[in-house]
Amino acid sequence: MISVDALTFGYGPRTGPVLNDLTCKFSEGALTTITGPSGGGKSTLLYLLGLMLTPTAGTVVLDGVATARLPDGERARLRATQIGFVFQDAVLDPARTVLDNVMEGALFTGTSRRVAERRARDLLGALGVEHRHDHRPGQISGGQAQRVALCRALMKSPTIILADEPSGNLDPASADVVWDTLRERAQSGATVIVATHDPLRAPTGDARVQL
Ligand SMILES: Nc1ncnc2c1ncn2[C@@H]1O[C@H](COP(=O)(O)OP(=O)(O)OP(=O)(O)O)[C@@H](O)[C@H]1O
Repeated sequence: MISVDALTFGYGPRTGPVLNDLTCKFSEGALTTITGPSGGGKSTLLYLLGLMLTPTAGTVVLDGVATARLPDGERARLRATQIGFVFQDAVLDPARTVLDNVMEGALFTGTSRRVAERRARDLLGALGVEHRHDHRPGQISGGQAQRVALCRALMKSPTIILADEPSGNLDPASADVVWDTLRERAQSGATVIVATHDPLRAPTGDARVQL
């Protein structure tokens, strides 16, 4: 469970707060969408939930732990072990192949190459991009890069999945695969939070936070 209590955040003194006194909850085993206008703070809220930003006021509470006062090292540990983040523009390492991009985190934390590669190929296959495994990010489409970024985030079986417009560049069939994958993770117990503009995706009975 993640809860947000009286959360306020601004990027600096010259601009007003992007989020102002926001209180909401994100349940385990559920997919919650964050909707709202462009510039309304959806990505900013995901960065706060992902412990990449610190609130100006209020708190993000992860499983009962108020995160703002945790030491940086502990916040980094939580990010590395529990949180899978899918950025809006994928953010893949341009020098590495698709397969290496997906495997990198697992290798870094000591998983054997054989195990990491099998898992990465399974994920790439499930998301329909396995045939691009030996290409560099510059050689694949934006929609393929989004799916590779989702595979990378899912490699560590995170308990919290934060996805920023994960189907923004995708055709309807590929978007369905991405949303089905995220829903399956929620059904398996993860806390899945997705920022989306897509009105067809948001009102499906999922929990929803409207900014
Ligand atoms: N690094 C930054 N420095 C200053 N202002 C920023 C920064 N990042 C975002 N903003 C501003 O914060 C506000 C919220 O941006 P954010 O990206 O969170 O909105 P969003 O709802 O995700 O938008 P979109 O739907 O267009 O992706 C916007 O006004 C944006 O210009």
